[in-house]
Amino acid sequence: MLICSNTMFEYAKQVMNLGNTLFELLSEALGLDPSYLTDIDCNQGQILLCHYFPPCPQPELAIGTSRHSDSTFMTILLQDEIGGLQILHEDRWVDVTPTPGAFIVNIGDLLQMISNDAFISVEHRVVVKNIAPRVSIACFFSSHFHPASTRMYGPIKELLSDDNPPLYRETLVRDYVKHYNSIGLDAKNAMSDFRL
Ligand SMILES: O=C(O)CCC(=O)C(=O)O
Ligand SMILES: [Fe+2]
Repeated sequence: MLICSNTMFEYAKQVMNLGNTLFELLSEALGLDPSYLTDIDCNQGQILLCHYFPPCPQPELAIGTSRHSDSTFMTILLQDEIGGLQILHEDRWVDVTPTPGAFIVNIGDLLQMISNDAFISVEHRVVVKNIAPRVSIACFFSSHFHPASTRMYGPIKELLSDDNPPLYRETLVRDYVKHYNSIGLDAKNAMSDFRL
């Protein structure tokens, strides 16, 4: 148990390092200072969620994780070789084929909102398999477990112009996540209720 928890802490640390680098690159991609997204605390919350999907004798009758986009700023996901993750692309479900040693990085809803749709939060789901159990580890970057976080998030002012007006109203992370959780997975997209 202790060995496992040490491994998890080390994993969390390494994924945080990777997340910080990605936030720098994403800031630059938006034309902002490299430290912009970490300066506004997009990395100030890390949740590791380990998923276990048992093999399913009738996969066509079940779903592993229903259709959703993540409520986070960003998610770094590690899936094993069994596969099952799919993303919605042009109204079709596309398999994300496992690549050994590779992470999957999802833009989350909060990053879509603050980037004013420059980045899009991908919808995804997990289908079950009958061959073997599947394990995945999701690392969510979101500060909703920081009850003291009073920062309001809305489209980044530096990105806005007459041609690019704000598409979302400002929100606290915890208010967005509360709304997201209240409507549940497989429902309409929670972001639409924050659109101006
Ligand atoms: O298990 C996976 O591959 C994805 C899980 C997921 O979408 C999530 O935890 O938000
Ligand atoms: Fe997800």
